[in-house]
Amino acid sequence: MRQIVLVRHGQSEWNLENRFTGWTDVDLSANGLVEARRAGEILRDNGYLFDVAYTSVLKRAIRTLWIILDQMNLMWIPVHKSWMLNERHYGALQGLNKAETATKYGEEQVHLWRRSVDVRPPALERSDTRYDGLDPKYKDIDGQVPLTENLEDTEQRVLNYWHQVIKSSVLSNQKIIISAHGNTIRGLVQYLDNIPSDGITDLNIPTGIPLVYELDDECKPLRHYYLGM
Ligand SMILES: O=C(O)[C@@H](CO)OP(=O)(O)O
Repeated sequence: MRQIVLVRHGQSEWNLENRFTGWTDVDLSANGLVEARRAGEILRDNGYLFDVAYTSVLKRAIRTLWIILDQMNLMWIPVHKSWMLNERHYGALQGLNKAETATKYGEEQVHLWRRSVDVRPPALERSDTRYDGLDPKYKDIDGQVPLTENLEDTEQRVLNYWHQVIKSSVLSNQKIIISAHGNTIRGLVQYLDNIPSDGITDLNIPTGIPLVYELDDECKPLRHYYLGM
């Protein structure tokens, strides 16, 4: 049986402040640090081991992974970081408070921006100080730095990374942990579980709780469960 563990990063400073985050590189909150440590302890105490780790280039996911691997005494394993596992890009909403945005534009519009599959938030201008194109993290993907994304866009790049990189590790029987983000994990879960678009709207991934997928020889899920929920 093949197995992968998905973890959404621990609570971030902007989760705590209820702000649209996307590609903004905020760190974990004090509570997020505790959540990450607890995730590592649960994995360690349940006898999990990993051969390789995958994460985004955003520090909330990277730090969560570091803390988990530290708890498990696995800091030595290879860690691959890719922008393709970054959170969904929230365009011009990044940095805004979610409740204030709902007061301004209405609950329904904000729900569409947050949870619909195909609606993109207003795009960032390239001249905006929040534009990521000049960040050295993204120097190799110049033309692909998004200005906004819907869930489908996010899912597309996550699945490209899954098919190009992660799947071959799964098929070679490596034990894998992926430390990522709410919407990238939603996209991967939608694909793995073959969930229709209208079924993904209400799926929320909790912070810092390991989600285990057991897969068959074709990487189709046999079952999944949270650890320590
Ligand atoms: O702000 C974000 O980047 C994400 C995750 O925190 O929020 P949401 O749950 O609204 O997609």
